[in-house]
Amino acid sequence: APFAGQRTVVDFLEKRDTAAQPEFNITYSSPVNESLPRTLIMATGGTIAGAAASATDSTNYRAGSIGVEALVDAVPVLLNISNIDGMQVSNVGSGSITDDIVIELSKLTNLALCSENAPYDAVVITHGTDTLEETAFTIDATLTCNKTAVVVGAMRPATAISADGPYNLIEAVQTAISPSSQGRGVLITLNDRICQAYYCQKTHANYLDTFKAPEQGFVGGLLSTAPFYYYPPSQPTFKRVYDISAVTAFPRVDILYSHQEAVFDGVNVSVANGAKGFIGAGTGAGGLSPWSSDNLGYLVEQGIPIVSSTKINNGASIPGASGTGYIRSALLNPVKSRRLLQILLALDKSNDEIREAFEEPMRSFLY
Ligand SMILES: NC(=O)C[C@H](N)C(=O)O
Repeated sequence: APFAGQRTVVDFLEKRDTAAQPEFNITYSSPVNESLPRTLIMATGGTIAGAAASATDSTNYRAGSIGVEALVDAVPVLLNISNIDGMQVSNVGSGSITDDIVIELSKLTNLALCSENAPYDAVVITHGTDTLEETAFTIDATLTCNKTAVVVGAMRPATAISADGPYNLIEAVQTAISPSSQGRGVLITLNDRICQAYYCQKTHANYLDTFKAPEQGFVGGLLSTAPFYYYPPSQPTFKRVYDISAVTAFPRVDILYSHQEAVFDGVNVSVANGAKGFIGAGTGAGGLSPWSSDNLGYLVEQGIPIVSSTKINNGASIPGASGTGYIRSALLNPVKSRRLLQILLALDKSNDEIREAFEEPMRSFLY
């Protein structure tokens, strides 16, 4: 039964045979307990692995200071609920997460969960919160089976009084291994709430209750670390899944933040430096300023896809509403639109296919 006593740190030293899984660079392995599920924790850094000089400091700290072993060591009770393998994929603040890291996380998650003889039942990724929704969205859009990956972070560094990381980590593992989580896509758990990666976003720069899907809501919650769901499993209506197992890099896509008199002549530098598409963080329902059309119109004519989303981060840039040639993002906010456009470009989709991928799921409801 969960929490029926804790193993000691000495147990941690008894390593599992990981030679059978060369793709996974496991640096931490709990003793094998055949009766428990197998969870792979991939640590990338962030505040959950952050350290400050003082126990009350939650603003001035170094993200990505402690390793995956220390993260698990902080919650030895984890070993009562799952076998745990730990892998350090990176140890950085999430503003420094690269396309390469995200692609690696997607591939490893698929290998861990969806391959033949998949070695794991569940995946948990620890991540800085600032760009967590970008990584979670990308894995959600590329995970090819129904098993569960959870992305988790923290708002207080590991050194803080009432650090939220250890509790968030138990809740993430509990959520990832729960059969009731399957078939819901990639999940984000923080602060006792469960949210689907497709809709979930960071909504506050500082406070603990930051991850929300303000319009679509939470799909579940956690009580005493046990996950429960409000509804049976379902997937976001507009979500599609892409196989990126053959993709080795994402093309550059930049985001343009619109406002009064926004001109965007910097796009020329972006294109010269290799940008293959743009996302508009538009005003309201996806509007890009009229002053922008000189600079963006000719890019559209050259076949460079421009997807208009909304800087409001909620609501739709509505398919079919545009006479400008811009593709509409439907419900995807700018950073998620950026990841989807990168995936589609990496898969060599045509502009018609890109428009269809963004617009058609919602258009089919509207017209
Ligand atoms: N709460 C956090 O994790 C914020 C941190 N700056 C990061 O994203 O890495």
